[in-house]
Amino acid sequence: MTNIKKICCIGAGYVGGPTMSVIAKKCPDIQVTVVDLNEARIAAWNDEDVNNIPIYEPGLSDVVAEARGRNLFFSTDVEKAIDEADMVFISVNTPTKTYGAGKGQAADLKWIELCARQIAQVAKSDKIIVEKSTLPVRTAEALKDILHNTGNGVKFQILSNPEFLAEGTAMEDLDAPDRVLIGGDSTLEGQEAVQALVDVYANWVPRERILTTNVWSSELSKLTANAFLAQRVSSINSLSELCERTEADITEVARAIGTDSRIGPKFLKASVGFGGSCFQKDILNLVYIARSYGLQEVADYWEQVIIMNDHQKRRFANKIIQTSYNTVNGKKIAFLGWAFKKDTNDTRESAAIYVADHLLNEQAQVAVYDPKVEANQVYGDLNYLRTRDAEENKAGVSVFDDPYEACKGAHAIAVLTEWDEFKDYDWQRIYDSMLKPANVFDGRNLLDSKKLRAIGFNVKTIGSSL
Ligand SMILES: NC(=O)c1ccc[n+]([C@@H]2O[C@H](COP(=O)([O-])OP(=O)(O)OC[C@H]3O[C@@H](n4cnc5c(N)ncnc54)[C@H](O)[C@@H]3O)[C@@H](O)[C@H]2O)c1
Ligand SMILES: O=c1ccn([C@@H]2O[C@H](COP(=O)(O)OP(=O)(O)O[C@H]3O[C@H](CO)[C@@H](O)[C@H](O)[C@H]3O)[C@@H](O)[C@H]2O)c(=O)[nH]1
Repeated sequence: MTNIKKICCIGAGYVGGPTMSVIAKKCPDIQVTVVDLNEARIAAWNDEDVNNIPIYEPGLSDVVAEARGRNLFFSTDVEKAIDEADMVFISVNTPTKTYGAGKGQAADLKWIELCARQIAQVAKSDKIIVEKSTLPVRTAEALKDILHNTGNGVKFQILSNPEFLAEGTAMEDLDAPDRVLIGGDSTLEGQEAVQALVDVYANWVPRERILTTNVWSSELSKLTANAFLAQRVSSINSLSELCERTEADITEVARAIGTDSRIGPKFLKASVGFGGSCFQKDILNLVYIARSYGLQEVADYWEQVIIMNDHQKRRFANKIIQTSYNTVNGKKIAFLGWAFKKDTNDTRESAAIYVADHLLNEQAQVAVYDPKVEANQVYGDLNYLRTRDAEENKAGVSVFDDPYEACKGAHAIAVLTEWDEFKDYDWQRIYDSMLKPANVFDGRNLLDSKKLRAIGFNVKTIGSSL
């Protein structure tokens, strides 16, 4: 049986960094090296001041402080780490393709393939390769093809071990996962590899929570889990629009249906729309895979989750415009929040980006405050859309490090992220500093709207006609 002594993880991002930190913490006998091509990112992981690590995630810096230099290392020397490891996790990005066949839907696997080729080139001893990145079903077949054709006699076993952590709660999720999923081949060697990875997790995860399947089920379960979760958000958001027309209240409806044990209370929070690097990308990928097998109805079914989410973001922006007497031209609209959810500095696919883009098309002046997102990230996100040039984005958007300054002189405030601190602001002070009527568009149903209305605000929430 393989006893894992050294792990290498390729990709020091939102998944590689936290997952490997937790493995290092829980398995002090295993040496874990996280490698990345991005020198700045590795330098930040190695920063003496642990508060400067590149990812904000509650609890992460403590774990890094404990394990770094002991059995957790961050490096740009990819080849050395691969060469020395018994087990190599691939945790690189798999974004939606922006070119060629499958553009806008399929996952771009070029970084995965590069990893496989590099491993094939460097490895001198047998290794277990673990797919940690989210991948289309049957990707392991391509990896096998590359790895098994080196002709140098080195043997590889490929496992699928998708990650289910959610940002903002990554450390809790890793510490006590609902389940760990490991897919491997049914051959003897395949099952030995599965057991080796089970043994790593068994250092802290109860055995009954470690599920083993074949590789394809494991790969597809990851896309399926995200599709189901995102579908719940789109389902509740679709009904939020109906609530706004019928005097039903989406929070009450969610509570009423969530008490049915078959439905359950989680993931029923109506919002300005889901964001994050995973949901949209993974559903588009599922849609693409279904279409590539000729399963039109299956593809159309899941595509609707994305269509509804796009609608929800646009609808929120349109509500701001309509309430502002149908024009936001030259008006200051303050954004509280830019991250795609609270407790993370990640802004990928954040609803805020799309709402801002829509308002900028109407020539609004957008003023952004987010406790964890820097100005260059905000501009970078907007520039990436290529709706207008960087100069125009700069002219239309200002980024503040004080929320009261962001709101001063604004016609309206839009809450885009559910940061807890927004609830505790001095809302009377904000009201006094704004133009009247002072509108608040709460895209997260976060604030105490009764209190705000008593101050004099005009408050619009998601899924209520008030
Ligand atoms: N972000 C999440 O919450 C989350 C959760 C579960 C699964 N996933 C999946 O995990 C994967 C990684 O996501 P992420 O959010 O960590 O991405 P990320 O972009 O934050 O990190 C990926 C890192 O891989 C590095 N990289 C790319 N190619 C490389 C190569 N050939 N050699 C060395 N380094 C290389 C990049 O420089 C980058 O730093 C994706 O497939 C994603 O779908 C993400
Ligand atoms: O009731 C809800 C729940 C979530 N959201 C939004 O949905 C998005 C995604 O939230 P969440 O799923 O909590 O964060 P992610 O980090 O994107 O995590 C998802 O995507 C990861 C990457 O694949 C998976 O590992 C996780 O299991 C899966 O929850 C965010 O914009 C949330 O604000 C809502 O609007 N309403």
